Amino acid sequence: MKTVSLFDRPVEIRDTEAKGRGVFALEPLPAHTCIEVSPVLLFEKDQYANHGQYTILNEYTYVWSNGRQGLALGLGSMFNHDRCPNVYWKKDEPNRCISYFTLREVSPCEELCISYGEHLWFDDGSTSDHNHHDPSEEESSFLQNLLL
Ligand SMILES: C[S@@+](CC[C@H](N)C(=O)[O-])C[C@H]1O[C@@H](n2cnc3c(N)ncnc32)[C@H](O)[C@@H]1O
Repeated sequence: MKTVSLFDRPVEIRDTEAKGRGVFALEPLPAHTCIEVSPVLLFEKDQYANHGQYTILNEYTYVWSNGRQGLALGLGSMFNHDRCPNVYWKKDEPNRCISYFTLREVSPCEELCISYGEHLWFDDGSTSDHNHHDPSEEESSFLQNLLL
């Protein structure tokens, strides 16, 4: 009988030089491929304010509703930041999960990165990466529609 690993997917986690671990493509991924659906562990507002924010969790959590913070389990916490991301994410609050999709076609060995936004708490080590590019018109309009 064939067994299918939970991690049997076209990406893997690798160490990087400047950013710790990251997620890398193992094969070409077309635009808008769903790479991951991460279940989210929620921290209540007070719990996070009193404890979580003073721990390593503060480098990993996503803002959730009602002042809560969510930790993406699985691959979701392994995506590094890039100012020109090739991955976008969508929260599904009712189902307590976050889905991650490629923004454009991704080549094998390319690192899969999301954007953490403007306010970074680390020196951005992504500037020398090869996957920097200006977003195409298609990517820009796709992102624009997501934000509407
Ligand atoms: C959500 S974690 C990403 C996974 C992390 N690299 C690991 O090994 O656990 C966020 C942390 O990764 C590192 N990181 C992410 N993007 C980076 C970047 N562009 N430059 C440098 N460090 C980065 C920072 O230490 C940040 O606090």
